[in-house]
Amino acid sequence: MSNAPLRIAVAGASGRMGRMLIEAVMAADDCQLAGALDVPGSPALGQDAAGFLGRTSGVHITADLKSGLANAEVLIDFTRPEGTMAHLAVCRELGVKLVIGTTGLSDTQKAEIAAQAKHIAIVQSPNMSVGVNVLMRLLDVAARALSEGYDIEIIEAHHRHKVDAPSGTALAMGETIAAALGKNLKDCAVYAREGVTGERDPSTIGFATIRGGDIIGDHTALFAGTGERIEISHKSGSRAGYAQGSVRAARFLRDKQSGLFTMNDVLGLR
Ligand SMILES: NC(=O)C1=CN([C@@H]2O[C@H](COP(=O)(O)OP(=O)(O)OC[C@H]3O[C@@H](n4cnc5c(N)ncnc54)[C@H](OP(=O)(O)O)[C@@H]3O)[C@@H](O)[C@H]2O)C=CC1
Ligand SMILES: O=C(O)C1=N[C@H](C(=O)O)C[C@H](O)C1
Repeated sequence: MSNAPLRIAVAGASGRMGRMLIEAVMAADDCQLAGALDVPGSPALGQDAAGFLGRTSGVHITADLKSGLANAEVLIDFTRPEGTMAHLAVCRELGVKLVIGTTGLSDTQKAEIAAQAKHIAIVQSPNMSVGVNVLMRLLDVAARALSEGYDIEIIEAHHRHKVDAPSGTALAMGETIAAALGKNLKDCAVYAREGVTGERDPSTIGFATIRGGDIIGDHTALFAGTGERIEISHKSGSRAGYAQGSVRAARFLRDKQSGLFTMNDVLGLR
């Protein structure tokens, strides 16, 4: 394998995650910032991508996807679904690999990502932190062991700026639990309750969403039985874990030509 630094571009360069990613890429000895994208009209366009760190990277933020990706081997994308889909098309055209952290993707958009992964290598995960991906394994064990007599609820809390709900991680937790129970989440999820709801249907998986302040990301799966309850939680105290996981995912893609991978593949949790 080449010793040359891995050339990474970052989409959503002035966003909360975009900045964390630029800092992580700049701090990694084996990586080089090779591009920085943002939306047309963004006040960040034309600025040095590392300017917010008081540093100079020589990479200027651009809305021109082709020139922004021309020098990149991997794009790390934490933006919005419509942005991710636009980036995906250009990555396919240029043969750039992709790490996708964006949440709120529709089934159609996920299918398109899977289709493009036949041509370029992609890691996609709603949560790039090591801890959350280990938590998914714990949920699988818990759901199998507590399949009778326990009501399952997933509670998530995020900052006031988050635009999608439930979080991608909460949905993935629900999918993991549903699969462990031999169910499809689409058939058993309850996303809201209001008014006279009737008694809880024991076959359902409930979701509760909290939005407020600067909460980075808290997730809990509650298994509520009679006389006891089990809570399996993960709380993020910083976005650094998501950025480190994303850089790890970019390194993982280095020798991959195509395929759709998850953080389980990156972390060797399969
Ligand atoms: N997988 C994971 O581990 C994690 C996933 N996320 C997900 O990452 C995404 C981004 O989160 P966060 O950084 O907090 O959000 P921000 O709103 O802070 O950043 C989003 C960035 O993307 C840009 N953007 C918005 N729309 C488009 C578009 N259509 N095309 C291209 N770029 C666009 C924004 O530009 P502008 O500000 O000018 O609109 C901004 O620079 C969310 O989906 C979030 O859920 C977040 C953390 C961890
Ligand atoms: O928007 C966020 O901030 C986060 N989004 C991801 C999600 O939707 O699961 C991951 C993390 O919880 C932070």
